[in-house]
Amino acid sequence: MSNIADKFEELGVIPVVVLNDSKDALPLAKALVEGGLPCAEVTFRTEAAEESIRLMHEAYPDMVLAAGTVLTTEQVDRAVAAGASVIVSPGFDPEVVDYCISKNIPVMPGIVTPSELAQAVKRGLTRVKFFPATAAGGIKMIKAMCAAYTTVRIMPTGGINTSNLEEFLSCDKIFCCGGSWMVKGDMIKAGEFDKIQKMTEEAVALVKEIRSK
Ligand SMILES: O=C[C@H](O)COP(=O)(O)O
Ligand SMILES: CC(=O)C(=O)O
Repeated sequence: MSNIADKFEELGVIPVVVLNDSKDALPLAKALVEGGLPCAEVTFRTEAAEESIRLMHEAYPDMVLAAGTVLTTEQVDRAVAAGASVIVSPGFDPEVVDYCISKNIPVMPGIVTPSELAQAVKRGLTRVKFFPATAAGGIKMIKAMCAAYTTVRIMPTGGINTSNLEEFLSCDKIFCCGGSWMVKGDMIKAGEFDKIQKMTEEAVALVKEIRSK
């Protein structure tokens, strides 16, 4: 897990993707890799997720691929077989988390309350997602919760974009942020992969600027 968490921290931003058609997987991966973010959270919100992860992993084996919106243990198995190296979920499902732990599969479950965070800490997890980040209290909530749970670091996701990235990334409790602003569905649908690459480059530059302060 620490390799993946370190890589996510180095990159700062993890694009959260919904792919409706696996034909978009390779142009998307190319745009992300060439834009400077060799990573993605491909959400199991669509049937295309598994095949998309497989195609991306085969073409770009160094890309760090998370499977997102993983809601069942069966999806865990499919995601890992396709090439995902970490399992992410919007909420804390003990069955999915315990399954991943029992199989030594890195997992970053979503939490939003101290009670859920306590469940993660009890299982020895040191990295969790905070979702939906801005709707659930944003940076104030993260700081307040992490004051009590000092062993975990957070990947906020939901409502993050270029206008509020700095307030999240400036907090040392946060190791990276998830966001979809550079991989929006309308751009993917329109085949605007140049635009995606440009927005990815801008995200990378913004992370660098924030971290240089
Ligand atoms: O459900 C949404 C994804 O987790 C990412 O959130 P976002 O579109 O607000 O960046
Ligand atoms: C939002 C999120 O974390 C997920 O769908 O996995």
